[in-house]
Amino acid sequence: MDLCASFSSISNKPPPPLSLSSSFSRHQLSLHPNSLQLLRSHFSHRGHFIRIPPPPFSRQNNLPLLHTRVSDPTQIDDFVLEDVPHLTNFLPDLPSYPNPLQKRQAYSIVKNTFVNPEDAVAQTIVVQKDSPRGVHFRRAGPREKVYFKAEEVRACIVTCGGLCPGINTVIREIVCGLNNMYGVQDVLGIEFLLFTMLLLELIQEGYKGFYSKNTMKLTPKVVNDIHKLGGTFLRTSRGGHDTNKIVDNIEDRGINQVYIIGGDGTQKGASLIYEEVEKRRLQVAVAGIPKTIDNDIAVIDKSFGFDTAVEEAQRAINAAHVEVNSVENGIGIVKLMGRYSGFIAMYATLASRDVDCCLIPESSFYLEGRGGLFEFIEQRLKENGHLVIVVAEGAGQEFVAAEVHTVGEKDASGNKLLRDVGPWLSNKIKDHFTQFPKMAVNMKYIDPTYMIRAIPSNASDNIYCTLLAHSAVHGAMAGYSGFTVGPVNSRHAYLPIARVTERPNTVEVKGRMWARLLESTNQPSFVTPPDQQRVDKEMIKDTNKINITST
Ligand SMILES: Nc1ncnc2c1ncn2[C@@H]1O[C@H](COP(=O)(O)OP(=O)(O)O)[C@@H](O)[C@H]1O
Ligand SMILES: O=P(O)(O)OC[C@H]1O[C@](O)(COP(=O)(O)O)[C@@H](O)[C@@H]1O
Ligand SMILES: [Mg+2]
Repeated sequence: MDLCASFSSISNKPPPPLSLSSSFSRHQLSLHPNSLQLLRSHFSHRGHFIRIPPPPFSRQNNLPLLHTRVSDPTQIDDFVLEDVPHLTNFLPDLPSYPNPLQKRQAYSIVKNTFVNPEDAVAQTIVVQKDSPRGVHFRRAGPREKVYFKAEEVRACIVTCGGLCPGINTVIREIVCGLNNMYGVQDVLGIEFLLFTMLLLELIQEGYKGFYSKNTMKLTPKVVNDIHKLGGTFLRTSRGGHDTNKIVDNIEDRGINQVYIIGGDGTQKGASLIYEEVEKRRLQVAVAGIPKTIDNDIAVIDKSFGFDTAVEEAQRAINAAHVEVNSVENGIGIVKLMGRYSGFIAMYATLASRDVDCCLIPESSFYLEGRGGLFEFIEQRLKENGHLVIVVAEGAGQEFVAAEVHTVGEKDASGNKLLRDVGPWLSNKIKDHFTQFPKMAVNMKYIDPTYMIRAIPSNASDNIYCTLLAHSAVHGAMAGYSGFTVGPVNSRHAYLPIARVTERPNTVEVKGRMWARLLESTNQPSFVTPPDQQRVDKEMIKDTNKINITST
């Protein structure tokens, strides 16, 4: 029985709201003893799952509904399901229908066509015998009941933020997934139905596209080949999010499923759209598909396009290595994307084995003095005659900012604009080694960042994008809304949007992966000795006066 359906099966309605003098933390459910008593008497005869009906999605903290499981009705144990909202939370009389998927020939051979509604995905899978069961998320996948009739669906897809390999695959698979799994079975019928009943509208250019009159019909035929292309077929933009205007537009156009592909900023916007949809009590499923090349989205295993980016970064690193290996005292610098998270740089370095030093935003470094970068470069040149440095775009920003006099510039979405660390670092190294005539260096600087971002996704990302898109489609058809999708410990789940936006995913510099990298490059740890710290601060003060020009 579904966690939510466990109530509807008894009363055909969601349970009446309970007034609880309880306080919720996100991971733990702590209840006032009176409330606990009330809960027990209210639910103990209704099965194993307890659904606490607080405001469905608290406005202050955007926290999801909490469910907890009682193994013994007199004791609430520590199983916590951080659930996503369902349209019946605010539209209790919404009719449901049998999922048409079970009639699909392809799925008829599947042992379990539908996800067991009690399936939950554990966030923590490494546990000890007595450790708490912890936080879980609702498993993604098709449900027995859907809350939309195919002929009543009007879906739209929007892509926002920076590019990333695989966006087109997600678009394609939303269109084809909706169509193939929940739409029509006959090819001609599919075209007929698409134009007359199942309307898939395209909103152009990010959130701003909602305000334009331009829409494009998307059919499986139209999107058939787009996964072979980089970029986004729908175009994208930053800035311009106006929740009320967007929801007005959703209403005006009769859209009832909104698929939003984008990064942390986009998902925050999606959460606001869902809140407004709920306030207006609209039957609109809002589904987020997390996108970012930086892999900086929390909770999910990794973001789509990341694998492709790491693979493509190898080509740049390889080129740098070939170049510097062919000259005397060759120094190759490869800049990779990663605004606040150095995942691409870290994984590309680990995969390549040609990299001597990797610099990321999460781990500060310094140039001069004992244990500094210059000393390391000198050593490696003496040992090997060349070296390759990978630098993530967000690394060393404190130094570049101190020298390049631009204040607090932001992009249209409010993201801080970074200073270009690549040319800055190249110049610094070149300048330093001019002091050693016997060590004239041969600098090769490669910036493949936008080239990497613009390529189509590789095979594994293509499959991953397909699963994300299908999860989103199943979730929306099943009546979930205000959710985002993604794999947690390899199992796809529906995640409360706030969970993926509350903090970025960053490289754990005290973690084993970074230790592996340090071991493989044998680069300095940049743990600054106290006397050196003083020198560094003075250096920054001095370099404030220097005007750096980029190569
Ligand atoms: N806090 C926010 N609330 C609402 N909308 C936001 C927020 N942050 C960003 N957005 C919107 O999301 C879109 C994409 O955001 P951006 O930060 O550029 O990219 P990404 O989603 O890839 O992080 C933009 O249209 C922007 O206006
Ligand atoms: O395309 P722009 O505006 O130059 O943005 C570049 C930024 O976009 C990214 O590629 C991805 O950022 P988002 O995930 O926020 O879209 C960053 O790595 C980079 O700093
Ligand atoms: Mg972002």
